[in-house]
This record gives sequence, C-alpha cells and structure tokens, in this order.
Amino acid sequence: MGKSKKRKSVVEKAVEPESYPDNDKDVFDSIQTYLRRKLCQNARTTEIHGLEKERRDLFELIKRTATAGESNSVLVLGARGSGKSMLIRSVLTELTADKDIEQNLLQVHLNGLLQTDDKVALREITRQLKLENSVGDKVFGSFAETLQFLLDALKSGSQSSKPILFVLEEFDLFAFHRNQTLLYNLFDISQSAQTPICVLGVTCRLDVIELLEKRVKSRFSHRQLHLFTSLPFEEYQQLFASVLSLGKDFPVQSMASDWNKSVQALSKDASVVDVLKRLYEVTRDVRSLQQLMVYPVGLLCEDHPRLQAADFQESMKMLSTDSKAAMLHGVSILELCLIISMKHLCDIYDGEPFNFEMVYKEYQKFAQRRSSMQVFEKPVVLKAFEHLIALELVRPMEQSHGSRVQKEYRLMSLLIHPSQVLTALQKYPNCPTEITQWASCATAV
Ligand SMILES: Nc1ncnc2c1ncn2[C@@H]1O[C@H](COP(=O)(O)OP(=O)(O)OP(=O)(O)O)[C@@H](O)[C@H]1O
Repeated sequence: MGKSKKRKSVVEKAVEPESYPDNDKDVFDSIQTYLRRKLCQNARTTEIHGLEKERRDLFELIKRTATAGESNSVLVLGARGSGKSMLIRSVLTELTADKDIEQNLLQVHLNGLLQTDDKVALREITRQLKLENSVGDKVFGSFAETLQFLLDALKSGSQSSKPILFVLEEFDLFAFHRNQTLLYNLFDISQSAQTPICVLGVTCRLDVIELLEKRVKSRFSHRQLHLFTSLPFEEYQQLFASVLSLGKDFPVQSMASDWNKSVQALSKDASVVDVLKRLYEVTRDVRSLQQLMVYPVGLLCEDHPRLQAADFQESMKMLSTDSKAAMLHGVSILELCLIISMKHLCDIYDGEPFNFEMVYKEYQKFAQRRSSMQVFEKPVVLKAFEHLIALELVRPMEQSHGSRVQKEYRLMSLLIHPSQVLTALQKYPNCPTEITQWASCATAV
C-alpha cells in the first residue's frame, strides 16, 4: 500500500470510533492525529477551564432569544486567546443539541476581517440566511430598507419571526465602517420589538464602546462579558494534562487509560513543571500553551512512543528564541563590525540616533588599529550598511520619501539591544577574538 494511502486510512481510523488500528505504528499515528486535531482545530471536545459564570450568563442570554423571542445585545471582551470564540462555540453546541432550538434559531456569523464594509456584510447576511432568491434583482433605497426586507422575508405566514443570532467577530472593525450603518441598524432592531435578534459582539479591544457613535451607543444594551485568563498555576498544569489526554472519543480506549496516566505523570515531572512555570510567567493564555505542545506531539512515532520532558524543554527553547539575535548569526564579519560600531555609538550617545558617517568612522578606528583586519572601502561598507537596513536590524528615523538628506547622513536607530549583540556574538561561528573583545569593552576603541 502506498504511504499516502496508508496515512489516509489511519486518519479515517482515528475519526471513526468503530475501527481499531491494528499495529503499534497505527496506534501512535492515531494518537498523534487525535492530539493534532485537539491542538490545531479547536476541537469541540476541548474541556473549558474556568469561565463557568460567563458561560452560564451567555447561555441564558442566547436561550432567552431562542425560546422567549427576547432581543438582546452583548459584547464579549477579552485578550487574544482568552477563549472568546471557544466559549461561544461551546454555548451554541449545547443550545443546538436541543432540537427545537436548533430548528428555531437562525445564526449569522460575521467577521470584521472578512466583511470589510457594510455592503459585503449585507451580502453575507443574505447568503447565510439563504435569502438570495427572495432578494433577486430588487433595488433598495437604503441599508435599513434592505435589512428590514431580509428580516420580513424570514417571517412565516403567521407573521411570527424566527429569532436570529448575529455573532460579530472582531467587532471593533465594524465600528470603522462608514456611518456604522450595520451596527446602528442591528442595535436599533434589537431595541425595537420587530424581530427577536441577539447581537453578540466579540472583540479584544476593551475600549470598543468609545469607538461607537453616540446614536449607536445609545441603542446598545451595555451588557458586557469580560473574560480574564486568571487560571491559577495548578489549574494551568491540569489544563496541560487535559489537552494532551485522550478523550472518550479516541478509538483505542484500552490504550487511552495507559496514555493518560503517562501524561498525568509527565505534568508533574520537575523539568516539565519548570517549563510550564516559565511560560506561565510570560503569558497565561492557552494558545501559547498549545503552541508549546505542537513540537512534542509532532515527534510522536513508533521510535518515540511517549511524550518526554526533554521535548518540552526543546520546544520552550524554540518558542523563546530571540529571532533578531538568531539573524545576527547569518551576517558577514563586516556587517557584524558595523553592528558593534552602532552598539558603541548607542552607549556613547545614550541611545541617540546616528548616521552612516559616524558608524563608518567608528569602524575605521577599530579596523585600522588591528593589523590583521581587512579594511574595506567606504562604498563596500555602505553596501553592507544598506543590507542591515534591509534586514531591519537598523531603521531610518524618518521615511526617505521626500527627504533630501544624503543617505550617508540620514539619522538611523539600532533595532537590537546591546545585550542581544553580546549574546549573539557568543554563538557566532568562528568569530575573531578581537571582535568579541571589541564588542564587550565598555566604550569604543
Ligand atoms: N479557559 C480555557 N479552557 C480551555 N481551553 C481554552 C481556554 N481559553 C482558551 N482556550 C483554548 O485556547 C485557544 C484559543 O481560544 P479562542 O480561539 O477561543 O480565543 P479568542 O479569545 O477567540 O482569540 P482571538 O481574540 O484571537 O479570536 C482555543 O484552542 C481554546 O480551546
């Protein structure tokens, strides 16, 4: 059997609970596929940690719209990766498990990154409500008229209208649409008794209310749900274990309990706890925790059947790599000398901007004192300097468009910290000792 064919069958096995992988390799493949789905596809089975109150409030609010025809508007606010979309997905999954609600509640999902103006948004609303045929070639006078037509078209013969849930992801971006027409109309409808709608805005901008025009703000209910990621470390540790555990939907349950025990033990391993603590101190968001797990999960195979503490240490090292310092490993010796010259200029002038002439002078002073160093001509040095600008290690203080200053005299600033230069030098392959010494001396030569 071809490799791709075999992999396909493994993926299918992981999804279908009835089929069982028949050898060790297949089992590890299906564990890996299962965990990857959990990490990368926001699987619906992910257990929610914390946020019980917020979940209950949101559940009740949408349920009231779905069952009692009550109109509502609410904003869900929280930092990136704090679980806003997950919370809404989980509430909707639970609500739509009820057949009556599933048939009664219509859903429209918009995203500020996709629907960049109100016309596009209206077209998307029409598509999601499956009303393209009703609209046909009709021409409407205003946005409000079109929206009203859409809502009326949903009314059944008895004139009772189905409740509609509008989820507006990246809500703040809708506030930049011309006249905030979509927001105005949605909030206006949610205030009047025409059609039961629930407007759910999702955003990470805490100041979003300030972006709303007065007439829009006055129509909004001012209900807000704030999601703060304040998991205590013990819960964070449990979350780590629960994400890596195999759930009840994993096909080889006999394997699952054994695997889950090993994951529990791993989550208490001293070096894993150390990695988790380091990450927890930097950020508590779950998305970063999931990123930490991607590399170890990717390593799983027949020869590497279990997750190991060293994999997580390696993954942490990769996540915390200083990309600017790493970039310095690839520059030439001349470019490195220029970076060191700039570091000295920053030290001498207390971080003030400099120009190419100053850097060149500093470089010359050093190169001429060292007989072993090759001294390059000014045009060559200028070329190297321009390469550093292209790598974004150095940045002009102002844009060159319209600036009449000669390029040798343009003011520049160094985009890496002196300490990053020193760290990068330690790892630079075959770096001449005199350059290392020059970099670490307190002032320029
Ligand atoms: N409290 C939590 N418990 C379990 N998983 C969580 C929790 N919070 C976040 N996650 C996980 O973190 C990931 C990111 O969550 P989600 O996409 O919902 O964040 P978001 O707030 O919508 O982010 P963004 O603002 O970027 O859209 C998801 O995989 C989710 O399962």
